[in-house]
Amino acid sequence: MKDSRKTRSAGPLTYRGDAIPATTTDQRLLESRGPADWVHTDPWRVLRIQSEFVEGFGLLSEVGHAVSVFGSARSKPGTPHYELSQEIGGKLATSGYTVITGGGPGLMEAANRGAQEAGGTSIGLGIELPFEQSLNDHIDIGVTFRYFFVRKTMFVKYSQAFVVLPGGFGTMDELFEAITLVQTGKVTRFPVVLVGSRFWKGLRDWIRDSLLEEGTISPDDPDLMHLTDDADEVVDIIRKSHVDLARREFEAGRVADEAADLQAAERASDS
Ligand SMILES: CC(C)=CCNc1ncnc2c1ncn2[C@@H]1O[C@H](COP(=O)(O)O)[C@@H](O)[C@H]1O
Repeated sequence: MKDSRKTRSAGPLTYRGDAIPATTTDQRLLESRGPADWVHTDPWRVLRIQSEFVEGFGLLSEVGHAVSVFGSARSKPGTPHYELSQEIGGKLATSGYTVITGGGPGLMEAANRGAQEAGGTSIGLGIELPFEQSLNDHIDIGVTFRYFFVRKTMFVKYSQAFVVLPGGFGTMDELFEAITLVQTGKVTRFPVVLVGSRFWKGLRDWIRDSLLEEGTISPDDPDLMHLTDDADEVVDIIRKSHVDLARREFEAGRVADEAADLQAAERASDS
């Protein structure tokens, strides 16, 4: 027999008769104001972290081939490293790569500027810092993260390569994060290119003379990093590795997208 009591649907739920709540879900959401200390608890932070991933993946997943460029936040326009970073940004852009940086000043700004001036796509993944700072003026698409580790995932997930110019602790952090991921096989697809042989010489020597000598890294590990002073060579190294990767994927039978990828990479390499 048909139930003649009053009925209320609330999403997938159905209430009848005395079970119908006094208020609707919307009413309770919009009208309730309780203690607010839960916004400073870890479960709430987890949701915020999740939303940063959603925002980042949503923004970057359709970007196409991209290269992340890292380097000092403190280098000034007109200095040799600034100009080199700008040139690299420009050459990457004309080779079809989107340029991603940390969105800040210095060598990040230089790479974004080079990419933008060359008509490419320039992306800045900024980070909330304790002092006032906005994204640099040469960014087409920008997002500012609260959490360093979420932002780092974006650099790795959406880049074809890492280019690392001279910098301080932030740059070293990014370099060693990338190298560790490559060394441990967590990422297999990208080269790490150090730019500035005078700057990096001490670190390269120390890696060979101390780490290798002490046996804390494997004999092949120093070769995980390429070293150059030349913007064209940066692009060449990245293209070659891109072609190699596409070929490996193709040979492994992952055909559909990779076939197009291989053709695109080979075209870029020939141009
Ligand atoms: C003037 C000043 C210190 C601004 C700091 N503003 C920043 N904005 C965005 N990313 C940053 C900033 N500082 C450090 N980073 C991150 O760390 C690297 C540079 O740090 P550093 O200057 O090498 O150690 C960059 O590649 C970037 O991803």
